[in-house]
Amino acid sequence: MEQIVLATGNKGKIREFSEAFSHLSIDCVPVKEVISIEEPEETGTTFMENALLKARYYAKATNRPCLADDSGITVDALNGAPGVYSARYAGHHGDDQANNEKLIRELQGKSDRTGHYVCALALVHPDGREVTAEGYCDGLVQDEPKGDNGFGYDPYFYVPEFEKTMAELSIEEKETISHRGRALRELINKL
Ligand SMILES: O=P(O)(O)OP(=O)(O)OP(=O)(O)OC[C@H]1O[C@@H](n2cnc3c(O)ncnc32)[C@H](O)[C@@H]1O
Ligand SMILES: [Mg+2]
Repeated sequence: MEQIVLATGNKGKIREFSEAFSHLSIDCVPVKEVISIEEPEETGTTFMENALLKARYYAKATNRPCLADDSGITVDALNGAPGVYSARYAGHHGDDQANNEKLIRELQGKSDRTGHYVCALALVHPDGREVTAEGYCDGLVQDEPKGDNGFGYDPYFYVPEFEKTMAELSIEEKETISHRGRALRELINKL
């Protein structure tokens, strides 16, 4: 396949996709290096709706195959929140620190810390072909942050399998078990 455009403005996602694609010898480029346009509004009510909406928007604008990722964390004790609102949970889009503070605040006094990372991927070609995949990763939301790797909710997301937070894992380790790594492997299998 020709080059894939990474239809995301999130630096953490770009890092992870670039790393994963480099091992697969697939050439990718962040959309901001291809075209300068406004980000689309994420009006979907599911991760997949938003992933498709972003990929279609950028595929139309660039006329190239675009891969979009809509992801977030759903927490059982919060009835699935923050869910599709993960990026703007505390009100201001992309403020990781405020989002994490709100999450910990909402979980105060709750014993069930089960959370799930979700990643919906949509690869949309300019001719209209669409390939989608989803991946999940289960963990526990802990009160104290640990680790400097990853991004977003990672310092608070404890992965029992590794007995570490997601932010304590290397980018390669994270890819083996993360929602994004799993979704990406499923997507590649479908190509
Ligand atoms: O829409 P794009 O441009 O891709 O970038 P975004 O940052 O707005 O991305 P989303 O709309 O998909 O929102 C994802 C939110 O979920 C969080 N998130 C997603 N994947 C994550 C991961 O692997 N580790 C930690 N947090 C993650 C992330 O920090 C955001 O707050
Ligand atoms: Mg977004």
